Amino acid sequence: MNTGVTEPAPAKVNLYLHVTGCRTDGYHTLDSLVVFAGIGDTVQAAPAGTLSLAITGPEAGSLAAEPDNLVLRAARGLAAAAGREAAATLRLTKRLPVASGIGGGSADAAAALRALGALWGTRTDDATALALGADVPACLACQPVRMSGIGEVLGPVPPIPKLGIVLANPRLALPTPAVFARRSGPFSPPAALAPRWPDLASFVQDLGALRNDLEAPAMALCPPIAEVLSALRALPGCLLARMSGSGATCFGLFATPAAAAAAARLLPAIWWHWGGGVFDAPVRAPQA
Ligand SMILES: C[C@@](CO)(OP(=O)(O)O)[C@H](O)COP(=O)(O)OP(=O)(O)OC[C@H]1O[C@@H](n2ccc(N)nc2=O)[C@H](O)[C@@H]1O
Ligand SMILES: Nc1ncnc2c1ncn2[C@@H]1O[C@H](COP(=O)(O)OP(=O)(O)O)[C@@H](O)[C@H]1O
Repeated sequence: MNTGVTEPAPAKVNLYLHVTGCRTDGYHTLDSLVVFAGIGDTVQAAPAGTLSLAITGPEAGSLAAEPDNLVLRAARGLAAAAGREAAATLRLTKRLPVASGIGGGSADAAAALRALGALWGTRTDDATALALGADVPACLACQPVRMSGIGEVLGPVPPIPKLGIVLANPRLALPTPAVFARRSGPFSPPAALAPRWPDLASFVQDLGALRNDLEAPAMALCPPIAEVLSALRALPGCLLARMSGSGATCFGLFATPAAAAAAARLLPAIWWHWGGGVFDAPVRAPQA
């Protein structure tokens, strides 16, 4: 019996995010260093005669298995590109808060593309991935990347020193379009990154000179982000704290995954939070 294919959908973290311009279609060009955390959703795909989606997990209540769920959109997009029927039983285990700047929906879509690619023997082309969201190409790669364009240009990054990450969200959903719409002022140049980081201190120093250009507009829409950042900065061993993506999730960097896990336990229980290491498990190639 074919029990299907399971793929991880780890949280995306934008360690810095510069908004470098705006295209005529309203999409913004970005420069961002993206890594993935050791926490995420899971997508499972099994053979079936029709397309269906069931959602479970601690954050399942924030999402309905509606036709516009990114997992179903990914299945339909991949099937259309391959000229085949979109038929599979999909299961999504939702652990990441929805609309929170850590790309949960994009990671789910990417995991569905990888899982269904393996199940159906089809290949995800770049246009199919990007049509699902600007973050989907990076989530499909699922490894540290430097993101530019609107998210579709992925470049290599030097090895990232071992570190720990804490993620914290005040449990307030923040829609990405509203944050971009609120942004104003001059655009930023792309970051000048070191060709390599000999240790975590030099990495953190480089990041410290950069920023997330969406932090101010996000904070204007969601003032508790300032509280989350202060709480992260006050945690023992926190080396740097910043917002990820369009928020409201913020991250703190720590010397080790164990230090991050211990620090996360000190955050208010009413916030969604997690501490650990970067995602380092293998994922399937998006090509079957
Ligand atoms: C900001 C980022 C940074 O990684 O992350 P999140 O906050 O979503 O996690 C991403 O660029 C988000 O990617 P994603 O969430 O896939 O965005 P999309 O669905 O394609 O776009 C949602 C809306 O955000 C705005 N948008 C998005 C991406 C981009 N490069 N420029 C934009 O202006 C547009 O208004 C667009 O209509
Ligand atoms: N599987 C999914 N997981 C999360 N959000 C989804 C999913 N499918 C559709 N969405 C919708 O996509 C939007 C963005 O969600 P998400 O990717 O979690 O945001 P962000 O990229 O800011 O973390 C939300 O409004 C949500 O309703």
